Amino acid sequence: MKVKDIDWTTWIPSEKAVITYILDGENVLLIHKKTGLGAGMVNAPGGHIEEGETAVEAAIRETKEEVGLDTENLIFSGDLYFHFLDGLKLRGTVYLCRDFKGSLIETDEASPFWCAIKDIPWENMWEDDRHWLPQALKNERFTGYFIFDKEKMVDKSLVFHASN
Ligand SMILES: Nc1nc2c([nH]c(=O)n2[C@H]2C[C@H](O)[C@@H](COP(=O)(O)OP(=O)(O)OP(=O)(O)O)O2)c(=O)[nH]1
Repeated sequence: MKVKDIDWTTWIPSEKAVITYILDGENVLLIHKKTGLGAGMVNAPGGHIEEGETAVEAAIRETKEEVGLDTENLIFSGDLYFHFLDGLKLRGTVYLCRDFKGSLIETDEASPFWCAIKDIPWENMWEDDRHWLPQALKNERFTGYFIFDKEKMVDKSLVFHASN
């Protein structure tokens, strides 16, 4: 199956998630994810949007829960649409944040670490990330469509939008 085989105008996500990349100079906060989808991989703080919550509220809550930091002034970065062959339809909203307070903690869900942007461990991350995260970290906005077979990306389509 290819991205172009799906009518994305009528595609409705079965799950909605958020991911936040916290930036401090040339470093980005990543996590070793311990539980859930993508356990064992490197990602950024995030998780599901709960009933009655906005995406930004979910992003702030998940970052606090997973790594203990309080985030403010989240910047919308892009939308990710993941169609998994087993039936999962996941929409991810990506944020950047340069405004945070508090101390990093390790939790049951995540072990956080600061990573130089030039040293991001792509081989331990979701396969699509290398195709949009470098641009996202340079403030380019994007929309991405992906087909996944379990953890294997089988097709992708990405559009980058003019940044401000
Ligand atoms: N960077 C990146 N993140 C992804 C990809 N696919 C994918 O599900 N994610 C994110 C979205 C979510 O933040 C997280 C999956 O969330 P999850 O199902 O494990 O949920 P969770 O345990 O973190 O959160 P929750 O159930 O407590 O709400 O992984 C991907 O390809 N790239």
